[in-house]
Amino acid sequence: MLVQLLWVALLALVLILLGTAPGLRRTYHYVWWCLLGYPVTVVRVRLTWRRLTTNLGLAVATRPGRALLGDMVVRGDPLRPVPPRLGVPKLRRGGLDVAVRLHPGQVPDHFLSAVEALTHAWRVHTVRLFSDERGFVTLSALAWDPLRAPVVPYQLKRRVLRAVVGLLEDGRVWVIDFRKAPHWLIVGATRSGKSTLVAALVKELAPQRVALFGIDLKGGMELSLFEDRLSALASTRVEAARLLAELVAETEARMQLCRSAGARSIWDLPAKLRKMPIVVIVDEVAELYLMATREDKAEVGEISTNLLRLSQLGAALGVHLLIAGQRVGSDLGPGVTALRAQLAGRVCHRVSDAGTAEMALGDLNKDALAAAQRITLAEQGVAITADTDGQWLRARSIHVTPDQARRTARKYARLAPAWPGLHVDEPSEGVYV
Ligand SMILES: Nc1ncnc2c1ncn2[C@@H]1O[C@H](COP(=O)(O)OP(=O)(O)OP(=O)(O)O)[C@@H](O)[C@H]1O
Repeated sequence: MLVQLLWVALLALVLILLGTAPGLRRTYHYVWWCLLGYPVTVVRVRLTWRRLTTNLGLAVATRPGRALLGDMVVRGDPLRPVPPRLGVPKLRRGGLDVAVRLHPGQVPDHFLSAVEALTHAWRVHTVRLFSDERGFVTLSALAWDPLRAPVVPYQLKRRVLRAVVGLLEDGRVWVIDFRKAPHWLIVGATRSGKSTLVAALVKELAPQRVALFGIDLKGGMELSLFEDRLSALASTRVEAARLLAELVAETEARMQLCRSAGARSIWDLPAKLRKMPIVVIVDEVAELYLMATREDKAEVGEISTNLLRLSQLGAALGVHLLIAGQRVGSDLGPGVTALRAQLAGRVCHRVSDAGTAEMALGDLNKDALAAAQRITLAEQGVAITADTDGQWLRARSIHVTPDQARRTARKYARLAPAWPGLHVDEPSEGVYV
């Protein structure tokens, strides 16, 4: 009787799951994946493995292709080739990872051409191949496109100057980490998603013990949203020139301090001398380089030199640049090209001119450049992100509305240090690690 009841309960559970599956999949896709998608895909992976690997030529015969029949040598294909050994598929956020042991003579490249077939057979969005251990490959499947509507998992551990701004196409979080790449270039045509990305970044940096500065020559229209959290906002070229000169002076003072304390960076300074990291956000950088009159030329020259100095000296001294623009071509002058070389982190949204994409990615990776040029009008917020180690990926920022950004900036306004004088005593609140 008890066994029958258990069977009925199990059947009811399965029916409920199947009944609610379409709704779950639409609204709570991570829950759907854990409860239904993952187990069903595991069964599919197991059931199709032998046939797939045989059809794709990845299963190999353990018996020789020749045998002796009486006094004759007979050649042929052995009947049951052995598929490469499949490990236990491990659940991951929105996908699964499974390790495969290679047969002797096989290399990861043999599996590369099979990835497309695996994607179809397992009915997943993508399958990627990694090989971290000799003799093994890992097949990593993603159930759906993580860039469709990025939801960033809750982060327990936060680090200063590190901002989770979206998701990467392989399902990992997209991090803009100024400690890893000290300066960033973000380009994109109008309505491509630049401001949304900057808003996502400021939302993450706002609770941290970081001084934020803004330079926005479009009358401060974009960055004034975060004005409560900014230590200073320059909205004209004269203000920008003054602010940059002051920041260069601050950087030089830090350099002096590090030298006298025998430290190689502000992070090596003793806590009582520690200086607060600075992030300078420049929106629409082309405006800084435009020249109409002779006087402009001197001002542009000074701005260009100071930006370059900050980019060259700032990394170890906790002064970081985030340069954003619609059009950032070499036609803006040699200062821009020299500055670009110092901006290790790159983000390229959809762009309307080839020169800007070339400026953002051309010197890093030609495939990344081609991928950026394929981003369509409908893919707002999608970008190619790359750094100088040549790695690049498609990514999409979290959709942070101007209102959300304004509210966050207001909430953490008390963390905006007065300028000048960014010395930090003991941090009392905010992330400062
Ligand atoms: N990550 C995203 N997810 C969903 N929608 C997005 C995303 N990023 C941007 N969008 C949409 O695209 C619109 C334009 O984005 P945004 O204002 O960031 O573009 P922009 O490149 O800064 O444009 P402009 O240079 O004209 O200011 C936003 O209003 C939003 O609706």
